[in-house]
Amino acid sequence: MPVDQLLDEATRIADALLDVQTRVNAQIDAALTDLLPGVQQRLGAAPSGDVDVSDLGNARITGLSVVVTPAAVATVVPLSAESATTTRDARRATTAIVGGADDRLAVIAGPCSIHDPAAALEYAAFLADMRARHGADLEILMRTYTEKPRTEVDWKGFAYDPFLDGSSRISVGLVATRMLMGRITALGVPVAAEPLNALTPQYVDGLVTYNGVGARNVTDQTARERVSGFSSVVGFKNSPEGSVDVAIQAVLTARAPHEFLGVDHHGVSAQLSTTGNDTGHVILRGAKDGPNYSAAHIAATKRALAARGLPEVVVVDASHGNSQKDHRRQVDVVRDLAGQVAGGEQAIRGVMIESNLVAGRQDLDRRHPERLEHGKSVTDACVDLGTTEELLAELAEASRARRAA
Ligand SMILES: O=C[C@H](O)[C@H](O)COP(=O)(O)O
Ligand SMILES: C=C(OP(=O)(O)O)C(=O)O
Repeated sequence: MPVDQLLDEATRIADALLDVQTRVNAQIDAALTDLLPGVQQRLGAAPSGDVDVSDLGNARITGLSVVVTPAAVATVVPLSAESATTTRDARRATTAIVGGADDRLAVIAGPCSIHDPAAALEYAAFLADMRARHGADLEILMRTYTEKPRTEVDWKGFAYDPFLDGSSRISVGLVATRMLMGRITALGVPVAAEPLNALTPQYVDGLVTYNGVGARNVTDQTARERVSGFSSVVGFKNSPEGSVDVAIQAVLTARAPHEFLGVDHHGVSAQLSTTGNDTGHVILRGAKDGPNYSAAHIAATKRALAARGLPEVVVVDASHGNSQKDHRRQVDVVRDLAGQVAGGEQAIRGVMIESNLVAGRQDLDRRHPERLEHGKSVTDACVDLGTTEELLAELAEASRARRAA
């Protein structure tokens, strides 16, 4: 596989920024070496270095290397006017859909994971057409997931291992992710992502319209705190075991303001203070033991939300537990949801579909990433473009029917 042009450019940018950051870090070290002994003396603290503690720290760390900072990446890969307009408009529209002021349906469609920028851009061009066709009824966003939460040890996504070969050039992955999201939004297609790591969201500032906190992270206090300050719309999946309660608890937690520890855009430790995010809602993704998209499940979720004083709003993921990871079953799920929407169900505000250029999935052999089939998922199986086109048409029709009713 020839190295993708975008990855080539991302590598050049990352290398140049790493050089700058190495020099900045040396200056910080020098300043601290200069200033701290005086402080130590004033405070009467024992001089460091007297006791050998080298065996007590970093016992299992085999590498600690500099990475590019969000501020540096944003300077070299700035947001274009087109991208800013796409994100601004789509955040406004998706917020209005979740809040009930816009009667269209949000659809978050796209690959389970991004692994090939060229294929991702091909997919984005398809969605740009679909947005033009269905704009009156649907607000379509592209799943641009570059971080993957894994059940066990596996490839963790494009942001962490962009060359798919275990070289794990995280700085390149972060730059490439920002460049890719920039190109997708420049086509007029808004981006949806999963904010898996505490630091990654800052690298894509201004580019993400919708963040879905995944099933494996929904109980994580630090994830809930972070999204309480996100500028994007945020959803929380039910747990892999099927608990919707933990997603409701996450919505309540993220709606509140928080004080917590994070980093600023230079990567320096900072205390963050947030307003709380009132776009928070539950995403029903089914469970290992079965789906939770039926009318009965939606009704139960509405009751549970109302009992906690929350608006009756859900997004439904047609994949994962709801399809039992069989991509063909996404068709049945979407058809059922379209029926519920057409029948007047107001709580369903969005649908998530895992879709790619080619149907199904393939295993990634990191010794031979060049053997991958173009446009086919390397994580969960996806439906293809033709099926996606049909499903979007059915959802658009359902959205029209609900409006007419
Ligand atoms: O969405 C993708 C997967 O379901 C999720 O990342 C878990 O993947 P795994 O069980 O294949 O590790
Ligand atoms: C990992 C995902 O889903 P879930 O958290 O529902 O397993 C996903 O949507 O990519």
